[in-house]
Amino acid sequence: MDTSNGKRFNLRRYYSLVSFAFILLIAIALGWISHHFAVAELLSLSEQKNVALATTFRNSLWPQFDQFVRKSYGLSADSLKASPELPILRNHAVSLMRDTDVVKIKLYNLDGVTVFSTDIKQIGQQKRSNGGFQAARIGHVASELTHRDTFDAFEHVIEDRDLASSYLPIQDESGDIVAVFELYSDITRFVQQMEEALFYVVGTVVLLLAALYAVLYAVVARAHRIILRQRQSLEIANSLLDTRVRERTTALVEANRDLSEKIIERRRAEEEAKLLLIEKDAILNNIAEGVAFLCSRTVLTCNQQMEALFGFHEGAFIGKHINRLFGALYRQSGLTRDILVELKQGSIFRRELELARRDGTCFWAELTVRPLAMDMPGGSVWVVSDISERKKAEERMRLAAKVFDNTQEGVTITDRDTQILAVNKAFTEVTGFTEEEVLGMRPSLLQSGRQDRTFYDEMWRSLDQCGQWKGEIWNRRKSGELYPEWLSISTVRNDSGEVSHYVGVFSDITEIKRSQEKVSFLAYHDPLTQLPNRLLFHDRLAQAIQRAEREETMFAVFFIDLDHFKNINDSLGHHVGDRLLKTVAEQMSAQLRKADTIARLGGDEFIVMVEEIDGAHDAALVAEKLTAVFQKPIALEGHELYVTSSVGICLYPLDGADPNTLVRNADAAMYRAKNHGRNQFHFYEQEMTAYAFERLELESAVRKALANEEFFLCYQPLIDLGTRRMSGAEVLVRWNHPEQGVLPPARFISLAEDSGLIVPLGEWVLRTACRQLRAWRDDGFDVPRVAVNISVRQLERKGFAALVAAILDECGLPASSLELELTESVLMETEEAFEVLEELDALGVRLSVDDFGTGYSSLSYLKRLPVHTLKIDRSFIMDVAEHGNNQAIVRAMIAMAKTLGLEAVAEGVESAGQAEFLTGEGCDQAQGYLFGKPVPSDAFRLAWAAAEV
Ligand SMILES: Nc1nc2c(ncn2[C@@H]2O[C@H](COP(=O)(O)O[C@H]3[C@@H](O)[C@H](n4cnc5c(=O)[nH]c(N)nc54)O[C@@H]3COP(=O)(O)O)[C@@H](O)[C@H]2O)c(=O)[nH]1
Repeated sequence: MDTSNGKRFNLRRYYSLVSFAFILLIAIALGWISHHFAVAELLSLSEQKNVALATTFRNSLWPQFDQFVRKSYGLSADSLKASPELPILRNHAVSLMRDTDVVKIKLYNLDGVTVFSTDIKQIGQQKRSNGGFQAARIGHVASELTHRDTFDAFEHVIEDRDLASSYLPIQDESGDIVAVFELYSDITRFVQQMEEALFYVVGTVVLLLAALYAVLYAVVARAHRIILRQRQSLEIANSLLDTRVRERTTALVEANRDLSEKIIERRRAEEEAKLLLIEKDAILNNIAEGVAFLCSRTVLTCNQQMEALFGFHEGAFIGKHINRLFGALYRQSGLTRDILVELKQGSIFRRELELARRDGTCFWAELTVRPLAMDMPGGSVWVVSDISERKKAEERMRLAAKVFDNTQEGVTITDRDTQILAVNKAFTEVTGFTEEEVLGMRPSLLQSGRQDRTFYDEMWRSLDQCGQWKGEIWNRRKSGELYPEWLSISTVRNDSGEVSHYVGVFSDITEIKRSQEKVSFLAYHDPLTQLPNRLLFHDRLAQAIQRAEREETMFAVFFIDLDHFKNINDSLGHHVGDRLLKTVAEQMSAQLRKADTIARLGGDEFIVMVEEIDGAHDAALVAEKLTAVFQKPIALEGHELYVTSSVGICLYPLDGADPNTLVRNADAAMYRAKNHGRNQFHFYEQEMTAYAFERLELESAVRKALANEEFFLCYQPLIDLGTRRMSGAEVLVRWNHPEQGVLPPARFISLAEDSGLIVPLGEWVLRTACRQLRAWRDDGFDVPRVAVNISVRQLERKGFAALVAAILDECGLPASSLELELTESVLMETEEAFEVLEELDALGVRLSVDDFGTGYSSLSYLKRLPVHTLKIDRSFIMDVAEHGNNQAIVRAMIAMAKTLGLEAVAEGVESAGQAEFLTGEGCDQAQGYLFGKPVPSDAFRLAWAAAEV
């Protein structure tokens, strides 16, 4: 018998286990129940018996004990034990107990004191809390069974026998309880009898159950055997059935297979026949070529491709004459004849030719005509292949080959093992190797040795991973010469993705490299002198700082500016200026060590860095060497040029710790050298920076002042020395500084010029002066003209003449009302200014040369300028009255002005003597404190309006 989990069910074992467990349980239960009821019964019987005994003993003993108990109250245990009545009472009690089961008698007074006990030790013991005593005290009878070896709850001792004890109340005549009587009987024998009886009962039951178990076991064992037999028969029957079913199934499958094979065989035969037909059609219709079978020039059959090739629909050729098929073909002269000749000879005709489609378009085809003499006399197979694509590919190949041969880049084709398969002409031109010399070799024959292993490893890694590599590489020509090339290598893979070839395309970049070097040289060098430029100088300066910091050394920076270089440019032309710069650069370089750096910053500015000097003294020696270059005249293009230079020196680390500071401070020192009269060198001092900052602050203040209208104009009269009348007014700007009060132009004009602020300031002066003149004139105060100082910066501005014209127009003034004063140096500085002066002259504006005598203007130069007035500088006028040295100079200046047709104006006339001398010498006009100081417009008007102008 199988269970659901496959294990065989054993009925016998199952029964024996289960029934044994049940019988055991029943036996235990029966034992417990019988024992329980037996004990209860025993207790009840013992109690009844003991109570009866106790009652008898109490009734017999009480009359003797009555007085004894009543007296017991308040007595101690010892007093009680020592009581004289006690032995008598005890004898009486013991005599009563004799031949009975009573083993002890006790008597308690109502306080719970054991007044009497046959066991003398217990007399005097306190039993008030005893349960039996308490029950009897209130009139109940209480009993207890104490088994052997158990604890006596009443007596609180472990008994060595089975005892029954009972407490009985003792009442007096009136029924009041006066004492408690207790009696103990030995029930050991009785208990033994009970237990024996119980043992027999339980034993009998167990035996009966065992017998029952055995009988049932026999029945179950028999049933088990029957089941086993039946199961075996069933299994045999099952196995027989299975074998039969298997045999039948096998026979069926085989029969089926035979049938299927026959069916498949038949179908295959049919399919094959069909397939042969389809295959034939498929082959014919799916090959790229057009195929036609002809007999006696008639198409028996042809594939779709043949018709499609010529642009006909399916079936269009069948049964048609060859003319229909190859109408175009027949147009080829002599072709038909050629085909027939070949066919007659039993040969195959094959030719590539251009055929025409139905719509007239042409395509390239290969025509093959094969006779079928054996199988079909007069028959032939015509095969037409469209080879247009192949022709195009051939054309492309031809072109590629042409490109390959004619391309400017060298091309190397190698196999997968990097053996050279082909190179082009450019390869030979660049490397010097012919194709024959390199075929089968490896490109490594060009290796220069300049690239290391890592370079080539990286190249191969890129080729393997990305399929290409590009980069610059140095190779060696056949001549041994090294050259740089830009190489691009590509991996060529076949259809299976395996590398089949490598193609390297390269160009010789020697020339590009040279140009790059040139460009990079130009980026860091001055093209004129070939000296390092500012960028490179700053770079070297930064490196020098690092070195000096590391080695704790000192170095010097020299800022060199040529004095009046502009004059040479303007007067002798830029080409002379350039040559001078080159010569000076070479001569200065010659004075320096190789380790020193000389750079041109631009214009006529040079900068030199001399490392590892011991201090200012060393630097001064170098500066002397540099300035010594300029001591001798420089001969250029027939001129002997005397050039001087101003040199500013600063020292690292004393005067600056970074390139910008060092250059700036050397520049500041150079300016100091210039301000001190040029042609000298000057060391940097701390105050120069302070001065530079001051100038910066001032510059921003000037900017604000312009916006806040803090500037105002003063006017100083110009006097006609002949008539002593006011002939005009020079306009002089002042700055009403909010904190420092009124500031003279010397404090801010040069700064405004440097910063470019002079342009808006100058325009404001010009416009305000013209407006003032307009206002005066409108007011009846006819000032002949105003003379306005103009800075070179204004003149350089495009459209200055137009601006002047616009302002004059705006104010409605004729141009002759305005005189523009330009310093001699301004006029000398700008060649461009010349054109502007011409424009101003054309406008009709008067021009005067201010501070005449302080510059270097030559007579010839002045003659070219469209000026009208020469203003002799104040420094010459100062001592003319005292017959000083300047008398002759002033006389000559006045004479020169006359010669040039110009008016002469003397500046700074402070005394009548000066005025007299000037008048005597024919000077036209004068200006100075003698006639009037510069004053604001109102004061000027007040002073001169009343005078006869
Ligand atoms: N581009 C501009 N430059 C201007 C402008 N305003 C003035 N300036 C230039 O500032 C120079 C100084 O001018 P200033 O301090 O006003 O001095 C002038 C006179 O006050 C002074 N002067 C005149 N007479 C005497 C004299 O008898 N004694 C004496 N010690 N000084 C005298 O000379 C200055 C005028 O000289 P000049 O211009 O050469 O005629 C000034 O020279 C201008 O260059 C301006 O708006 N734009």
